[in-house]
Amino acid sequence: MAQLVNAPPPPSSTIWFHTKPFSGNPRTRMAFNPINTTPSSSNNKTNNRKLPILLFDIMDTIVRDPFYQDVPAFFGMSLKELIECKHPAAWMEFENGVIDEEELEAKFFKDGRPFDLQGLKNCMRRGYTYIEGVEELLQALKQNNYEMHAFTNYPNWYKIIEDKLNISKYLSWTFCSCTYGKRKPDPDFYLAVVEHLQVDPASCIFIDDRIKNVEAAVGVGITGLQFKNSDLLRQDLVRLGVNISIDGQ
Ligand SMILES: Nc1c(NC[C@H](O)[C@H](O)[C@H](O)COP(=O)(O)O)[nH]c(=O)[nH]c1=O
Ligand SMILES: [Mg+2]
Repeated sequence: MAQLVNAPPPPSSTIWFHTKPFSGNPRTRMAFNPINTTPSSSNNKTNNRKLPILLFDIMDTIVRDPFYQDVPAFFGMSLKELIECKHPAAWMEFENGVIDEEELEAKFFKDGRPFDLQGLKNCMRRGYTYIEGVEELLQALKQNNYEMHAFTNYPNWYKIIEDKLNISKYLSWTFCSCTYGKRKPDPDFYLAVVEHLQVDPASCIFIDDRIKNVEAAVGVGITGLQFKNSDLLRQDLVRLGVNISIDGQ
C-alpha cells in the first residue's frame, strides 16, 4: 500500500491519527494514537463544512511533471547535463514568485545563453497530463462534496496546467508557492495553509509524492499520504474514512 505517514506503521484496519484537537504551538509534534476507522467516521461534518479537507500536491501527484524527460529532450540533453548547466536557483526563485518569466529566461542557464522560452512553455504544456486514474478519483471526491485545494510548489505556469487540464473543476488553486512566497517543505507554508483554512490540521489530509513534503505536513498535525499511484491512493483514502463511492455504482 502507499505509505501512510504518521508515527509507526499502522496495524491492519487501523489508521494512525492525532487524537487531540489541535491547539497551542502548531509546530509541536503531537502524539499519535490509533483509532478504528469505521463508516461512521466518514462524512464527518463540522458547522456544515465537510471534513476532511483534502490538500493535493500537483506535480507527479495529479499531473505528470514534464521536467524530467520532456524538458531535457527539448534542449537535446540528458537530465544530468541539463542540471549541470542550469542556474541552481532560478527555477526555485520562479516558483517562489521572486523572479518573473522574463528574469527566468535571462538566468535559466548559468551562462545566460539564450533559448526559445515559448518553445519550452509549449513543450511543458504538451507534457502536462493527468496521472493515470487520478482524474476519475478527483471526480468521485468532487461528487461526494469534499473541499479540495492544490498545495503546490509551482510558478505562475500553473495557469498553463489549468488552461490545458481544467483542474479547477475539482479543486481550487489556493496554495501555490508563487503566491505565498514559500515552498514545501517549509513548515511556515503548511501553517499558512491551516491558518487560511481556519481548520484543525488533523481535519486535513495532505497527499504528495515527495516523502519530505508529507513528513512536514505530519509535523504540523496534518494527516499525510505519500502518493504512489491512484489505486493505492484510493485504498488509503477509504481506510481514512473518505467516501469515494459514485452514484449508481
Ligand atoms: N528545476 C526545474 C523543475 N523541477 C521540478 C520540480 O520538482 C517541480 O517543478 C516542482 O518543484 C514540484 O514540486 P511539488 O513537490 O510537486 O509541489 N521543473 C521545471 O519545470 N523546471 C526546472 O527548472
Ligand atoms: Mg510533487
